[in-house]
Amino acid sequence: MSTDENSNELHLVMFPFLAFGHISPFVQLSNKLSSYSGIRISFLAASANVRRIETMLNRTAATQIIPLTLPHVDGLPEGVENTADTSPATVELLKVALDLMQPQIKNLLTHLKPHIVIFDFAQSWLPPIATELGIKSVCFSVFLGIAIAYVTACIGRNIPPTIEEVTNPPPGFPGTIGFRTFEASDFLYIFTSFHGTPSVFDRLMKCFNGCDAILMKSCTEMEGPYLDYITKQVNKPLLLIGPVVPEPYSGELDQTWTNWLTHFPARSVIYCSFGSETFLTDDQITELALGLELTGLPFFLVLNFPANLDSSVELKRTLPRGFMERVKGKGVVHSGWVQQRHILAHESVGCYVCHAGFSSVIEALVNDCQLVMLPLKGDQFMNSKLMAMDWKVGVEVNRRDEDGYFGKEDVFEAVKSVMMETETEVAKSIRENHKKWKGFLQNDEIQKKYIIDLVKDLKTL
Ligand SMILES: O=c1ccn([C@@H]2O[C@H](COP(=O)(O)OP(=O)(O)O[C@H]3O[C@H](CO)[C@@H](O)[C@H](O)[C@H]3O)[C@@H](O)[C@H]2O)c(=O)[nH]1
Repeated sequence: MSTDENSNELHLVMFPFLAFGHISPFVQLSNKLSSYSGIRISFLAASANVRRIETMLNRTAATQIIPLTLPHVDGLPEGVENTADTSPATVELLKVALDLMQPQIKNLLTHLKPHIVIFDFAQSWLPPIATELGIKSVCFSVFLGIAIAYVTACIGRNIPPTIEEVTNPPPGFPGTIGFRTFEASDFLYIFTSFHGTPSVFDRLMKCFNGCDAILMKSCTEMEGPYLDYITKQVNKPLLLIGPVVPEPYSGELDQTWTNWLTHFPARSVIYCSFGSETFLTDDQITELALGLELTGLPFFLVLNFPANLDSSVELKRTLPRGFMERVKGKGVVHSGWVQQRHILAHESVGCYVCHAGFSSVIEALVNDCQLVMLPLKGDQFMNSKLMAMDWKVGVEVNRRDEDGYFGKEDVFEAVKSVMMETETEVAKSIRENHKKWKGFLQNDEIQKKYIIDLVKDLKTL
């Protein structure tokens, strides 16, 4: 591909799926790329998501957000345009709406005439449109390579794997990481079709087959063997952005939380949260809350609920009886958005109990808090394995194989192993490994080199 002869400018269209867990990495990618001169970014966003994206995207003269109109779909409430605003009953309808956007996107691309469109897993219909218009297409994975590697291990199958097949690592898969029964049954979601639309697996395969290159938010240092495995499975160039670390939030942590956290000694508070779109069951909330109480440590627990539920009612309903009175002065429970990066950076915070969302684990590693993982769905299981078993930078809460049940003691034991038994060999090596990865993730030179190479790769696609 050649860029404009006169300007030598590279015009990229960004087109993420309708979820902030996807939009955020696309914004990070845009911000990294737009810091280089000669890159023009047109960021496509459903109208309802534009305002929030405006607060995240670095605006330059060469960056624009283009609002999209989400087509009407029966059952999907007006104005609901991302997964966080849907309910579990309607979330899959977003893919129906997305599929109906094909004429709108074709029209836009025809007018924008970008060199490359960088798109997400759900838009499997995009590569043929791009090819027809003479535009290159790059499928960007917001997931770690280890998670994509496990998906590509299913290439060539005519029927979905059984739970037994998923629990054993496929032949040639790096390491010995396999799924437990409850994780395998969650993994089978990717083979399920909803409302007659293609499954996640079918979409991803079409994206990979049709695109000109696959772009991973990863690098060889982080997970070389898994990236090599993907390259063997899919016959496409694999581009890498390197270790993308979310930029620090601007501004200060809200005074209420600063005042509360400052009450406690350095590195003593457990911050516990599950990202933007992961919800716990009633039993999980009970055991988690009791487990945190059992540690005796101060804690800041964030619990969110699907958008169709009233969170204050849900908190009252799900927290154990008498819990808030017992933990008064030592524990807080909050529902809603918090300034996570500020909280993780606060000196009183010593432990992060989380769902192992990709950005969240990276944010934990660039700070000094210990990582305790309680993955609940999708790629979180693989992220957690990479952190606990490959990088050995944290621990996972022990679970029952068949259904993933964990009790309060399991939460307590996991926290104890990194927060109280700090002199064991395991705890010491976790701290050492954490330090090593923190250094790597904060190394600007490595990051810059990956971005420079990526720009070169995009220009020669
Ligand atoms: O109250 C909150 C909640 C989240 N965040 C930020 O939002 C991002 C969350 O990212 P991540 O941890 O990756 O979680 P989710 O958005 O919850 O994750 C979805 O998307 C990820 C890929 O991007 C996947 O790894 C997860 O499985 C999937 O649930 C992070 O930057 C957080 O700092 C906040 O600042 N405040």
